[in-house]
Amino acid sequence: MVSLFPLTLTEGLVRRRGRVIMGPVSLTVEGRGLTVLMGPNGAGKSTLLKALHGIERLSAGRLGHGCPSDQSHAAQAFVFQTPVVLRRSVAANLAYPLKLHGVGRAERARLIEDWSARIRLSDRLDQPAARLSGGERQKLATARALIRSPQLLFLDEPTANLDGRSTREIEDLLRAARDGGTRIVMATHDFAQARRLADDAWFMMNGRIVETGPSPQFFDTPTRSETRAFLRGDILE
Ligand SMILES: Nc1ncnc2c1ncn2[C@@H]1O[C@H](COP(=O)(O)OP(=O)(O)OP(=O)(O)O)[C@@H](O)[C@H]1O
Repeated sequence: MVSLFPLTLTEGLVRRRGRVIMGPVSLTVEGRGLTVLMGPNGAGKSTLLKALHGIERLSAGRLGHGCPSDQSHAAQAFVFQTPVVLRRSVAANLAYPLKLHGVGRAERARLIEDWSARIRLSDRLDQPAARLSGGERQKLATARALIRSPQLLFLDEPTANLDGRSTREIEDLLRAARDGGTRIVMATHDFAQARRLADDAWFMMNGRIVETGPSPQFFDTPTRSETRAFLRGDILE
């Protein structure tokens, strides 16, 4: 499969209702690793993730990939903060992206067995996904996004409101995916999680990227006063 990297956002800007809610932002995503996107509420993190994924209309600027856009779309996935589960069984949820991309029946069955075991839902495959708990749904949504081994995965607050065990399970899935070669960009408000997972971090405020850096330097010795204040827990106006 061709590579969708580098993914480049050039002077990307999103304006809604006459207000700039993101940008201008220019950045390049390539290679491997897990990037954590941090910043106060309303900073524009979700908007940036969606812009990078190509589902947020840019008011100005340009999004580019290393391959044609139909292929770049098929090579990436997005897990929303409130996971979307289909009103079907757990198995059908896992099968959905595989069917969509023409994966054959035998391979589908193998992948569903493997991934349902990894998220500890093997014995619930025939149950309606809508009946799962919040943590189980989030795990299902994450597995459904990863089941095709995407080149790039975006996640928006993947463990908000989950308990310690579910959080750990999702973090394990993400680490394994990252180690397997999936490039990950995720927004989180959880500082401890950011430190546990990040290879590098981006800090965003008022729609702009203020600082980027590798972990752990980003967390231990950020260069910008706004980043330091945010990581200290100060309220940023
Ligand atoms: N469709 C829209 N129309 C108008 N304003 C919008 C729209 N979508 C988002 N916004 C505003 O843009 C700003 C950035 O929103 P966004 O959801 O990207 O921030 P965020 O950093 O992800 O926030 P949070 O941490 O609270 O999830 C917010 O002030 C939000 O109210």
